[in-house]
Amino acid sequence: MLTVETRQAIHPEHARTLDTAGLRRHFLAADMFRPGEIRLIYTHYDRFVMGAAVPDGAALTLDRVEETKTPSFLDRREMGIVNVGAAGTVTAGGKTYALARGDVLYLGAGTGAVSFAGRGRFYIVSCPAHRSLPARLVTIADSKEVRLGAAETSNKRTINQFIHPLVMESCQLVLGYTTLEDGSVWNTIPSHVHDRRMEAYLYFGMDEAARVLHLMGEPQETRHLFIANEEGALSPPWSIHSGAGIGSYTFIWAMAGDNVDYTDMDFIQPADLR
Ligand SMILES: O=C(O)C(=O)C[C@H](O)C(=O)CO
Ligand SMILES: [Zn+2]
Repeated sequence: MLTVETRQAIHPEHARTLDTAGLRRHFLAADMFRPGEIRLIYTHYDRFVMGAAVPDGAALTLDRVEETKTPSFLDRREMGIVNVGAAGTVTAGGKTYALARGDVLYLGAGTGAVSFAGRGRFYIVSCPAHRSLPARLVTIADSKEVRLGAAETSNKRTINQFIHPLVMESCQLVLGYTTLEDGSVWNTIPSHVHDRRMEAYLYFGMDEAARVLHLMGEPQETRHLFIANEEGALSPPWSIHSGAGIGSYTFIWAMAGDNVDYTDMDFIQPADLR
């Protein structure tokens, strides 16, 4: 079963007027992981799609998606898949890839139908692509590791870059995940924006009762979302995206836009946030 929800791009002046329910309706990505289903959110931020496939021991196939009006979803798109569950497989372009928890699969434009099987919980992101690039399975050993933050500022964390120019080529997709050290709670502090690229976060590896207090909004007009395990946040180009966890967590960040330069960020120091 395939479900697709469309999210319109929201102007920052509109976002300022939203109450909690309105913010959650436009920016929270919830209820993507349902057993036996593929559930996607088609956004008008760089036509970025986020979602999940949970085959639950059977098989699920992603092929035609009405929203793109192309014979197959990946005809003019690239895709990143991260397994946040137990072992599973993805079959695409005539090959079957075994994905352990934390593995990332890149699929290029023109791949055709994509099938998910096993006990994996597959997080999916996709954006338009201007040319076809080869598929690649990227494990954590292949990723580029960056260590940031410090225990004194409660933001000591490891960033693993997977779909990133230093690891492999993509058209506009950039993807990786960030893991907080025990006792550190803050991600993406100092905060930043990047008007050239949108971003989406998926928080996972959390206790069911835990929450991340995710900060969003213009730097001088911030808002928050309380986010549960396997839920995410859409971050428009004008928005910060930072969070503090009540409990440990990892989050997948993925971006699409004008460049693939991870370091292209406009930082905002804590004293300048409102
Ligand atoms: O902890 C961090 O800092 C991040 O993971 C930042 C994200 O990767 C990001 O926002 C990239 O633009
Ligand atoms: Zn960012």
